[in-house]
Amino acid sequence: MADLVEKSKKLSAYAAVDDNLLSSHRVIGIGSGSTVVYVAERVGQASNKNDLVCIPTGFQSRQLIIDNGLRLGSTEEYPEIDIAFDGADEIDTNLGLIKGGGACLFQEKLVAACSKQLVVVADYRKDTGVLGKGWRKGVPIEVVPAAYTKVSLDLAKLGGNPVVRSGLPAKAGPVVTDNGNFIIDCDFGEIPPARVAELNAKIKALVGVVETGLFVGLASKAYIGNADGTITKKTV
Ligand SMILES: O=C[C@H](O)[C@H](O)[C@H](O)COP(=O)(O)O
Repeated sequence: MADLVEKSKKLSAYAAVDDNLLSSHRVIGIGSGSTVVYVAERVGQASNKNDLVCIPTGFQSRQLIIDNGLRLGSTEEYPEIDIAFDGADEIDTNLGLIKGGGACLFQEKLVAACSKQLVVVADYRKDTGVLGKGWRKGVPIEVVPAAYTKVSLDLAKLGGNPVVRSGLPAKAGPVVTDNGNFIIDCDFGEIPPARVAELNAKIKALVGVVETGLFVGLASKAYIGNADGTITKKTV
């Protein structure tokens, strides 16, 4: 099972890069997570790798770029990105996403918002069609530390079940993001694809919320690696 999942991650990542990385591209967003490891590996094998500048979505992503011999850039220097590749925790029928399982959602959304296109890479477990169906840990929400109690109360009023993400066993106390903030995982049950934008807007409007792990209208394509070795390609 673990081997099948790993193979499908690599399959999706390699296919996404092979199909979408063009010789005209110069600025590439490299996302976070275990699937994107294979994206960075494949971009590092590209014949035009020395022409590329890669923009990371966090500390892990930055290391992937360096380890694969790619040139590192930032959104401050390159606010216009040709294409970004990133993973997802769950994907719905509109290519709405839950992201942030690894606490990297803010910089991921920043890079996605700077990019002309966002290509999602994922194994078959993520493609459930409805957010909150397979990913039962809740929607990751990055909050300013001083506001976590207030935002938790607000989220409960919105019908969610908020839990501040613990750093245990590696760290006593909450997880601290690459931006020095906390993560609240908030379970809203299944979120119908047509309701994702509305819920995202309500969470985003709460004072103390930096960003949500609901990605709406950002992904243009998804590459799903299947257990049988095939790839499902989705577009909106
Ligand atoms: O914060 C983490 C990111 O949103 C990841 O892209 C997401 O959790 C998917 O990661 P993986 O490819 O390891 O399932």
